[in-house]
Parts: sequence; C-alpha cells; structure tokens
Amino acid sequence: MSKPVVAIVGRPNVGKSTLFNVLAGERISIVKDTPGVTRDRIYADVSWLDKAFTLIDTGGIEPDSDDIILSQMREQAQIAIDTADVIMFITDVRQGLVDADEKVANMLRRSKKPVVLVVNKVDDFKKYMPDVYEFYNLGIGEPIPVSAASMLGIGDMLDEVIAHFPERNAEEEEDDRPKIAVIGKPNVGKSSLINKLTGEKRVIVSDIAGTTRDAIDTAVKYCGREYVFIDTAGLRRKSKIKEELERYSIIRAVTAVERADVVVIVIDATEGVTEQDAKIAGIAHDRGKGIIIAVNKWDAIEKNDKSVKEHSDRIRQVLSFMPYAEILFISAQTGQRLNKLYEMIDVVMANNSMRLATGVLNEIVAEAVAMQQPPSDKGKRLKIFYITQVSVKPPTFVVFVNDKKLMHFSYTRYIENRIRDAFGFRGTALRFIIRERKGES
Ligand SMILES: Nc1nc2c(ncn2[C@@H]2O[C@H](COP(=O)(O)OP(=O)(O)OP(=O)(O)O)[C@@H](O)[C@H]2O)c(=O)[nH]1
Ligand SMILES: Nc1nc2c(ncn2[C@@H]2O[C@H](COP(=O)(O)OP(=O)(O)OP(=O)(O)O)[C@@H](O)[C@H]2O)c(=O)[nH]1
Repeated sequence: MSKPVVAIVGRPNVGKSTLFNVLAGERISIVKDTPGVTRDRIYADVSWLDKAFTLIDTGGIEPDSDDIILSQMREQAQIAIDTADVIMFITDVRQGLVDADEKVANMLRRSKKPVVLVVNKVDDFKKYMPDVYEFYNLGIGEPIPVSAASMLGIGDMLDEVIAHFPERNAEEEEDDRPKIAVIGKPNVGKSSLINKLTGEKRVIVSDIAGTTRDAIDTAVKYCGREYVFIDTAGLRRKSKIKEELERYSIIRAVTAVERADVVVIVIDATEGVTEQDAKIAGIAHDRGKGIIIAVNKWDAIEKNDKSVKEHSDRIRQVLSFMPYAEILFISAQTGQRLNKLYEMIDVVMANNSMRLATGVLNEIVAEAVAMQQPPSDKGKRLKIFYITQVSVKPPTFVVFVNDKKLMHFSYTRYIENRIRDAFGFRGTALRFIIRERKGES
C-alpha cells in the first residue's frame, strides 16, 4: 500500500540537484497543477520499471565552511536514516573521496539501512573507472558510476535502488485499521493533538514488521474501534534556521502522508492560514488522501459569532485547490471537539473509498447534461457517452467522450459538483480521467 521512500544524501556540489531533476523528470521544480503551491526541490514521485517510490532530497541550505558542511551532512544523513527505505549516497569522482564522505559513510553503515553508493560525474566510463574503485574504501558497498548530466548509468543505479525495497508485507496490507497522519507547520500543535487523542490509552506500535521507517505509530481505541496515528518522531528536530525547519516539516509530512488513509492538516488559529500551510496541504491533496483541516488553538483566540465563518473563508481562499476538505475548530489543549474529529475521520475515510454503481453514475451525468448543455467548439458539441468508477482512494472516474478537447475543466468541475450534490464525498478529492472513444462522434 505505501510507497517506499528513497532519500538522497551528499556533499554540496556533487550533483544532487542534477540527479534529482533527472529522476523526477519534468514533474519537479515547476509550479504544478495545485494552484498556489510552488513545488520546491524537496520531494518527487518517481517510477522505474513497475516500481513507484517517493524521492526526497534531505539537503538543506548552502554551507560555507568545512565544519558546517560536515554537520549538515550528518543532519541530512540522520533524516535519511529516520525516514527512508533506501538511501542514495552521492559522491563526486572529480573531487574524489573526502573526509566528510568517510564520516557520513560510517554513520550510514551503522544505521544498517540499505545504501546505494553513487559516484557522479563519471562522464567517461573508461577514463574515470580507476578513480571510481577508490570509493570501495568507504566500506558501504559497490560504487555505481553515473553521470547525471549526461544521463549515463542511471538505469543500473535505479535497478540497484529498487532491489533494496522491502517486500510487500502481507500483515501491513491486511491491516484495515484507519491510519491517520497528523501534519502541519512547526509548532501548530501536532504532538499536542496526538498526545491528547491517544491519552493514557497510548500503545506504541513502532515495531510493526515491515515498517523500516522509524515512524512511531500509536494505536488507540475509540468507541470500540482501533485507530492508528502515524507520527514521524525522528524528524521532530529543533533548528534555529527557518528554512530548515520548514524543510523538515515537509519531509515529515511526505513520509507520513504516504502511509495514511486520512490526513489531519493542523493549522494554528492564532496565526491564521499561510502559504506554508498550503504547501503542506498540497502534499495530501496530490496523493488523494482523505483530508480534514483542524484549526487548532481555538481556545487561544478571541471569538465572536463571525469567527468561524471568517476563518473558514480565509482557509477556503488560501487552500482553494481543496474545496472538498472538511474543516473543524479544535483545541488540543482543552480537548474541544476531539470527539467530533474521530467521527469525521470515519466519514472521510468511508468517502475516500466509496464506490458508486455505474448505473446510478450515468443517470446523474445524463441529468446533469440535460440541465446544462455541454460546451461546443466550431459546431462540434461535447458528448459524454459513459462514465464509470475505476478505483477508490481517491474515487477515480473514467469519462468516455467524443472529443477530449471539448471537455473543459469547468465542465468537468460541473459534473464533479453534480456527483458531490448527490453523494457528498466530503473530505476526499475526486479524480476524473477523460478518454476519447474512437469511431463515434
Ligand atoms: N561533469 C559533470 N558535471 C556534473 C554532473 N552532474 C552535475 N554536474 C555539475 O556539478 C555542479 C553541481 O551540481 P548540482 O546538481 O547543483 O549539485 P548539488 O549536489 O545539488 O549541490 P548543492 O545544491 O550545493 O547541494 C553543477 O555545475 C553541475 O552542472 C555530471 O554528471 N558530470
Ligand atoms: N492554547 C493552545 N496552545 C496549544 C494548543 N495545542 C498546542 N499548543 C501549544 O503550541 C506549542 C506547540 O505545540 P506542539 O504540540 O509541540 O507543536 P508541533 O506542531 O508538534 O511542533 P513541532 O514538533 O515543532 O513541529 C506548545 O507550546 C503547545 O503547548 C492548543 O490547542 N491551545
């Protein structure tokens, strides 16, 4: 169910960004389809052969002295050890082996995590191979020569990476308890919320077989049902540097969201919703999870009869790409509305895996089409032949039409809204795949 996480670690200037961009393709470093969310180079979805994984770059900001470089590399390596299934350690054949590489290699070796040792900038295999062998001295396995810039050796490197993925774990897959990730900016109250929700009933289940990440999963019983809260404790780092803290919170969110059914995005009521919240929320949206926005510290602000509406409006505006998300005003400190949160988790999870019968769907679409004529262009009008739901988590529909170009975003949105009017689907994204049916027009 959950995708493996692969983390990139390495000294400045060895070519991490270049490699990252090669692996991520064009899907990275650009403003993606989630409005308002600029994707920076922290994580990307990658697939190789039939394996999909999440790639994260643990690298932080530009260091300017050897001491700082080493301490930052240690920090990166630790994040990788905490979160990744496989670590890619990137070195540079032109610079050769340096002291910092050896120190970090020792750390990685001790962690017992699978490490793939990549030697970059081998633009000419014949010429540089003798230098590549030198990297055996790191004692973390066979060095794999690549050239990120000329895209050489990338396939062999990826073969090696996916060979280390954990076997699909039957126990984990059969586990049908709701899994909930609590994510958000630093200091919004994530830990307080998890602590309050789980209380004394807290049972730590971190040693679930097959979870190689050091996530702390906490199972808690509520009204006879067990819920598992995912926390990535290893990443609760205290840094003074704002960019670094934000980077950790994004990495923490990516790795937790991957395994979750429902994501609780915590926002601080005393600060209001920000672009950083949007960035984090975008991670859950992209992955089609059930979503609840929990406006925390509701106890700490002055309220009047307009407060709920004002906060909701602002959230809807900043997080405009997820109008379907549920919003709840809570206090992790006093416990206000936490019962409601459990109820909402149940509902959102059910909606995220709801299946609609094809007959009913087509009736709704036929009615929708009758009520609002489909768009046309140059005398040709859009025809919707058939709609069917192909998967859940999130609910995904394939719509067969006469001409894809005629199915504008706004008309898809209209169809989506009619389906939502009939079935709700609160708290979950819906996906639409538009297919042309040839031979009919
Ligand atoms: N010759 C050669 N140069 C490369 C290769 N890959 C990257 N470079 C160059 O190495 C330099 C550093 O590359 P980056 O990808 O920015 O390195 P980085 O590790 O992300 O650096 P930081 O962002 O400082 O951590 C750039 O000038 C790249 O063009 C390669 O395969 N061969
Ligand atoms: N008034 C009030 N304060 C809260 C509430 N929830 C958390 N806090 C306070 O907010 C601060 C941050 O809470 P944490 O739970 O550590 O926040 P976090 O999101 O886990 O922080 P990081 O681990 O640093 O990302 C603490 O001082 C909490 O006491 C709340 O509901 N009301």
